[in-house]
Amino acid sequence: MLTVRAPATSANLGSGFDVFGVALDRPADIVRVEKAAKTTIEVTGVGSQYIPEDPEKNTVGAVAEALEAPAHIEIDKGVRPASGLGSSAASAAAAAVGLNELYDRGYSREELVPIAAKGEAVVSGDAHDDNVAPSIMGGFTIATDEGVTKVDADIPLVACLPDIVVSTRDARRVVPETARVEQLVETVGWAATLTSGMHRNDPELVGTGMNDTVVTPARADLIDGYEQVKAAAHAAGATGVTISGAGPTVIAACHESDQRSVGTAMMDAFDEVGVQSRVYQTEIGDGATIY
Ligand SMILES: Nc1ncnc2c1ncn2[C@@H]1O[C@H](COP(=O)(O)OP(=O)(O)O)[C@@H](O)[C@H]1O
Ligand SMILES: N[C@@H](CCOP(=O)(O)O)C(=O)O
Repeated sequence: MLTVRAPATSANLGSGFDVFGVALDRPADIVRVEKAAKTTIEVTGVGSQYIPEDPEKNTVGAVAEALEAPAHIEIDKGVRPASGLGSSAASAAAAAVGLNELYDRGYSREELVPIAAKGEAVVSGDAHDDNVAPSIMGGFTIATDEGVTKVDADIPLVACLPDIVVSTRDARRVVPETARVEQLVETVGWAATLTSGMHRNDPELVGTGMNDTVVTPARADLIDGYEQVKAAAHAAGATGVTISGAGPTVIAACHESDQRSVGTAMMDAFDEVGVQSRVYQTEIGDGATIY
């Protein structure tokens, strides 16, 4: 039996819809894999009652099939499903890394990204790579059809997870089909600023780049209190605030000295609109680790 820890991730970061992602230092899924004649799945941990154990419906089942690596797979969920923290991706990433090792398939971490993304297609309808890439490779990742570019960045982050469920599949339905050319121009500017900030470990530049006028405004209505939480985080010192992945988690970048006050402000703002939440004071972390 082999054990893998794969971290939660925050995708998009505003300007990088379906492209940017970061591995978070915490929370994480722990996945154990053991060779078997056919794939079976057992799920425990946070939100496990909402996660199917049928290999056709669980992200790890699609990964086992793609790697032709049948196994008994035990998933201990640390990342709540439908959180915007790459919950389905964390399990898929762990399974891809674990089964590749168990069956000695010889794929590189980068080659495992599209394989793990097959799991994402099962739950959200699209094989988007932006969560599985950082969960497998760590750091800040830029995932495109040409492959994955990784930057080992060090930026303090605060992720505030409200007690609301937003499924990625539903949140993808509200994404506008078109954007104006001015929006394209501003998005390129913000994405370039954010990438530059990651290279320089600069929370101000990263925060400035966490901006978007296309996808995020269309999704904000799915999160009660989003605008209030964003304003409160900025007032407490956040350098940038946006929806994490498809939501409902709201993610903020900040200086380390402001992490605690930003977290408290976000939780209080959710509380004021009657929504309970929890805060992860975290940072950009490593990718999946085999024990
Ligand atoms: N291994 C898994 N871990 C988490 N969710 C899973 C898994 N396999 C299937 N799912 C399903 O995926 C959905 C959650 O995925 P998604 O909406 O993308 O949330 P998140 O934003 O947290 O990744 C739920 O319907 C859940 O039942
Ligand atoms: N780019 C995707 C990311 C979904 O992330 P998740 O953590 O909510 O699964 C999207 O925005 O739809």
